[in-house]
Amino acid sequence: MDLNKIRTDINNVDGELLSLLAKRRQLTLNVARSKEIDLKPVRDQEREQQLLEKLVALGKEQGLDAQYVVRLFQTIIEDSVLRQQAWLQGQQNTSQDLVTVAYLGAKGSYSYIAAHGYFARRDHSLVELGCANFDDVIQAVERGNADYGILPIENTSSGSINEVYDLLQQTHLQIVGETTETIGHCLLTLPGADLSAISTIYAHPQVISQCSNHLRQYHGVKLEYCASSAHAMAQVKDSQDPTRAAIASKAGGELYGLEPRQEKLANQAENESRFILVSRKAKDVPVQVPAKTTLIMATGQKAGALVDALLVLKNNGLIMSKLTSRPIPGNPWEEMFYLDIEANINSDNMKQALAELVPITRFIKILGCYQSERIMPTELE
Ligand SMILES: C=C(O[C@@H]1C=C(C(=O)O)C=C[C@H]1O)C(=O)O
Repeated sequence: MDLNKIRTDINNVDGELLSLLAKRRQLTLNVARSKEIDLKPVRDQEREQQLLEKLVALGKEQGLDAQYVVRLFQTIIEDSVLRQQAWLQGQQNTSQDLVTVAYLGAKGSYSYIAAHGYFARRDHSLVELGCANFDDVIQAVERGNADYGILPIENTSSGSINEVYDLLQQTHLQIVGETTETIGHCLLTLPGADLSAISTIYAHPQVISQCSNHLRQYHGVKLEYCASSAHAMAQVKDSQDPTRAAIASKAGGELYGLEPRQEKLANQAENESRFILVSRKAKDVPVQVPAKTTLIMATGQKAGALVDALLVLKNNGLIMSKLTSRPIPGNPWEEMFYLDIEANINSDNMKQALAELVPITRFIKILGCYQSERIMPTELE
């Protein structure tokens, strides 16, 4: 048995797998073209169900277990659905090849990785504009220095990112997209550093809050808050001090020559962040694509006013996937409500609901309508 020879054979098989995946992706884009013409929804879960059943049976014949086959194809189908949606949206809106994206931090920050994930599905070339804080991200887009800004809005471990919600109250920018990224926090050090000698850990405050359970075990270790995860990694790299560590992603660590020493540090095993994309101009969401509309409203302090507003949604058959509230600057004790509604702003029931909401709210503003990128995998029945 020649190990090198076997590995070469494996490499060849992996190469073939990749070519087949690329070929499959191309075919699914042809499906999107046909859906563009007959206005069929992108997602067809009945077809996915049939596909999975067939593949599980085929896999069984070749000794591949059902769970493995299902997991693999859920990932492949997710990519195919997101690509088709992105393609259709690109068809409906004039899209440029080169886009500038403002994000928090520098190369390797979580926002940087999310921006690359989002635009990888859209065949755009990216010009990156790293910013010092969330406000600068918004301003870069408002002033026209960037086409898009990417901002984290909520996280499965730490909840809503209030600072971003508050900025959305003030800006005229529109939310034009969303993307969810798995946030795998790692403890990163210089290569070979002695873990027991770590005296300072650098991280963004959001990251510290998401890893609070893990961080409790470090007694006598100083926590230094940083403006972004990229700054945290730069602190370790630039100092070349082996007693310093950063919490950031594995992919980010690679860009800074840092080694992951401990992984999965977040409080929730499934640590995910949802990011939104903001732009100066709203974008149309094609009818074939699941859409989300985000709006903010203030109802005034009348008893039952929020209930009345929510009843409007219910009576129009609208599903609300998120409701959150934030104080209104200058209006103590009054709250601004943020609602995510599973509907296209151009749909009849959304238009009707808005018409009914305007007279019963003190203030209402659409923050944006965008394609919903959360793909719930089809399970084998
Ligand atoms: C490719 C299609 O679009 C979607 C993606 C599928 C896939 O990747 O196999 C299957 C069904 C649809 O949810 C299709 O409709 O055939």
